[in-house]
Amino acid sequence: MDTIKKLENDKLAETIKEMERQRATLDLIPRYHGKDIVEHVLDEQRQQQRKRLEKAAPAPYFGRLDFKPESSETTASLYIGKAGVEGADGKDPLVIDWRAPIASLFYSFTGQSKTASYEAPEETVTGTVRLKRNIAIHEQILERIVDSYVEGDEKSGGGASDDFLLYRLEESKDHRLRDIVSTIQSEQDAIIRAEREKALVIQGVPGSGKTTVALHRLAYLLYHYQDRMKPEKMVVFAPNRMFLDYISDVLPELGVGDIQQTTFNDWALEILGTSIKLPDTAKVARDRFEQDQQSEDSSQVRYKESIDFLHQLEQTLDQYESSILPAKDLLAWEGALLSKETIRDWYDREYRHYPLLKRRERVQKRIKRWIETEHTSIRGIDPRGEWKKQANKRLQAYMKLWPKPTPLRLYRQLLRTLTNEELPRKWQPKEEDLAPLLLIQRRLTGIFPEDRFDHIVIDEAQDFSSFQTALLQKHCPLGSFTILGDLLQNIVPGRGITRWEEILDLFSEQQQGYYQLDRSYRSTMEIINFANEIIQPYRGNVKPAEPVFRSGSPVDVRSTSNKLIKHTMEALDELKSLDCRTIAVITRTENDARNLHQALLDQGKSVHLLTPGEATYQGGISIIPIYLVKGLEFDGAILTDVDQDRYPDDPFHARLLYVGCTRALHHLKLFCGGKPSPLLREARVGI
Ligand SMILES: Nc1ncnc2c1ncn2[C@@H]1O[C@H](COP(=O)(O)OP(=O)(O)OP(=O)(O)O)[C@@H](O)[C@H]1O
Repeated sequence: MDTIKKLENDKLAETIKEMERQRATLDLIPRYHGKDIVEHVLDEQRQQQRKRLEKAAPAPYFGRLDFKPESSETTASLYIGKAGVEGADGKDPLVIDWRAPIASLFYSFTGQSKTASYEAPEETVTGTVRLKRNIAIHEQILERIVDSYVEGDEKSGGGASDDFLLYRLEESKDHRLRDIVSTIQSEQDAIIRAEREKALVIQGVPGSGKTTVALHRLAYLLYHYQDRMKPEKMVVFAPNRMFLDYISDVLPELGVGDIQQTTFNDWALEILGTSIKLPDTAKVARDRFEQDQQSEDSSQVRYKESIDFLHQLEQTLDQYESSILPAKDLLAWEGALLSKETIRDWYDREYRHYPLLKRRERVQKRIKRWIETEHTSIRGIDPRGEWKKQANKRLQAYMKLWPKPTPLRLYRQLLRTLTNEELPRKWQPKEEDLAPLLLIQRRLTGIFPEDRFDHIVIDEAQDFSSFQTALLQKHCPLGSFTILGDLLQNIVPGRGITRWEEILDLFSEQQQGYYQLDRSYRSTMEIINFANEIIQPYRGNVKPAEPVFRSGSPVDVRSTSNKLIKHTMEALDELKSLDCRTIAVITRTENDARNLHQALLDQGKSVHLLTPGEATYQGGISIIPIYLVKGLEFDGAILTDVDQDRYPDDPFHARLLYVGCTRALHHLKLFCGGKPSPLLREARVGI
């Protein structure tokens, strides 16, 4: 091993030296501020190169793959890193970008067969892998070498790379999601490298890396289709702003900037403009997640979110569009009559492809032009243009019969036809109304180029409706999607989807790609097994999460009677002493979170309260209601009041508790104040 370490250290020193040389050469060239476009492009390329070198400097690569292609006699040692680094004077690259075709071998080769192949731009290259090595470098120091495959060594391969993965998973995390380029697993790699024309739907257990994989896929697509996809034309839809903050480091770490990251509501409201406001987020969350009786009429909401409603709305809009034209001739002056048939012909045929408001505008302009032309032949009789003025007034009167609708007004009108729903005068749209409103807006004004996307990621898609997805489809001409979620984590009562077919069926068969991720990388075996028990009766067709073989402390379930604060203080101290850097105290309601937060502050603890509408996640100790933790993770998690009345045995509460428990990476504690929740099944409750 010492010789290997020495060789790798030499290689690292050589790589760093060459990178520094390249950096110094670039630094000698001054920035270009002139007007020559070619010079500008070159200057920009040098800037990018500088950035890449700077980014790669602390850890230039993380893996090595020795590969002998069938067509060659020599074995190449390929070093794979987050960013590619060119070799000196046109020699082979020093470091290969993880997204390059050949680098796929590093992820897909598991040692189970002797040969391996990858898709080069023009052909499939087959060959033999001789070595696959993980190399951990920190601040230019080589920290660890793990060979996950050595040709001829019987013990290696077939999962040996787990050693390195475990080493990574055991680390305490800071408060942001990180990239996983050094340990992407083969099932994840297949998703990351899927063709761009596909609409991928990924059902994955908690902690299977769905969010992470989707972000890596964006980085891959941008690398692979550099000339055809632009970061500013890609978008990630996530459930809330706090979650967006939590994932906001991954793309910059992967060297990708400018990708839009938003929630569906924020995006829709921005397009719809200021006239539309949603009810207060915190109140909606409380009504939705904290009441035993749902205040919303969920069958009505379900209908509004369904693809049936979308089709009906489109049909009604078609009818509206064909009936809106005033059935009237326009008499400009005696002898100059524009028949309603001619106007309809313009409207129906010539301007058919325009959005409704544009169509209206075109028809109006066309009539105006007709008046002008007609007037040229009578200019002698009407030298002062009085008749023309009169005709234009008649045109104005005609246009008044053809009102310009707003999305809101039209929605109101259509709802009356479709659902017999008579909206009150001061009606405020709710979340489920946004997608229909946008659909109407789209019919009125069309989709502006800036609202079109090259690729769309929908995270936590189990909470998305098929209506929303179908609407987004219209914004993505290529149909390039990554849609990810977990049916068992649908915690919005009466909302979202229950089968992935609801989304998949929106796409053609060639477009559809369905993947399942069953391995959970986040939590220890103990935590995953515990969570699996909770959800067991309600799992339907979804497979149980398979933990990575990583054992930790047993899940600690205990009764706190009326000493919640004391127990929480003790647990926080214990978790701190176990090196937990991020800890969540997860309560059932917002009010519980507020009370506990205040009590802990009074005890001198430094804790953050996270409530609905919060836009940032700071790490440390967070006190948070359970319905906000989706997507997040913490080294240690404490769930309070896991009692019979707070978490009865029904699908909604089982999913809620399942989500809560699977947030913990290393340590999970559940506190029962009264009679333990039946969802805890056979778990032993300590005191
Ligand atoms: N291949 C991997 N190597 C190292 N860590 C990984 C890998 N895959 C996932 N992880 C880690 O597992 C954790 C969970 O990842 P992520 O949040 O993307 O999962 P998820 O499927 O979106 O989870 P959830 O459904 O619970 O939101 C993260 O800490 C991530 O870094």
